[in-house]
Amino acid sequence: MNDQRPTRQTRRTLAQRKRIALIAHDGKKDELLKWVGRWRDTLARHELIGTGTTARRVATEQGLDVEGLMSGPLGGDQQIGARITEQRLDLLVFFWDPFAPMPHDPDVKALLRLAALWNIPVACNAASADFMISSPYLAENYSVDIPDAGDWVEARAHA
Ligand SMILES: O=C(CO)COP(=O)(O)O
Repeated sequence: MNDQRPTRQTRRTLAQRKRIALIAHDGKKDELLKWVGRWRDTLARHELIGTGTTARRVATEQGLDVEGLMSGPLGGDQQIGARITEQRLDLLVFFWDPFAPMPHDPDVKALLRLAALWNIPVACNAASADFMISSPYLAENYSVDIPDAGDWVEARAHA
């Protein structure tokens, strides 16, 4: 097993206005829409993005501004993952469906891996999303530890 992992951490700050991704699989979309409806006013104070279909439904059914990326099965999960890697995303609300295997399961797994790696708060269901969105940290600057990418490359370049 390759046990190589980042040895040095650095910090980044999640600003007061958070960039929040909203994603739901088809079997969980109604649940997410209901959750968004309950937190509509709070969510409106932040920057929202989502995978194509989810973003469209949140925008039309809840009247919120949401940047829509590609639909999940067409690469949207990977786009969200790229935002995380580029430190352009702060929170992930992803109601993935525990009952439905997806053709793009590898993309889903990749997205969750990057969220874990880059220390992004993730909510996978309504209860965890309630806790996350009602946290006092939501409206504050909040610092997180992240891997030191410069150190990682430096160490590997000289290995
Ligand atoms: O498949 C998804 C996440 O894996 C979500 O994609 P849509 O929002 O386009 O349905």
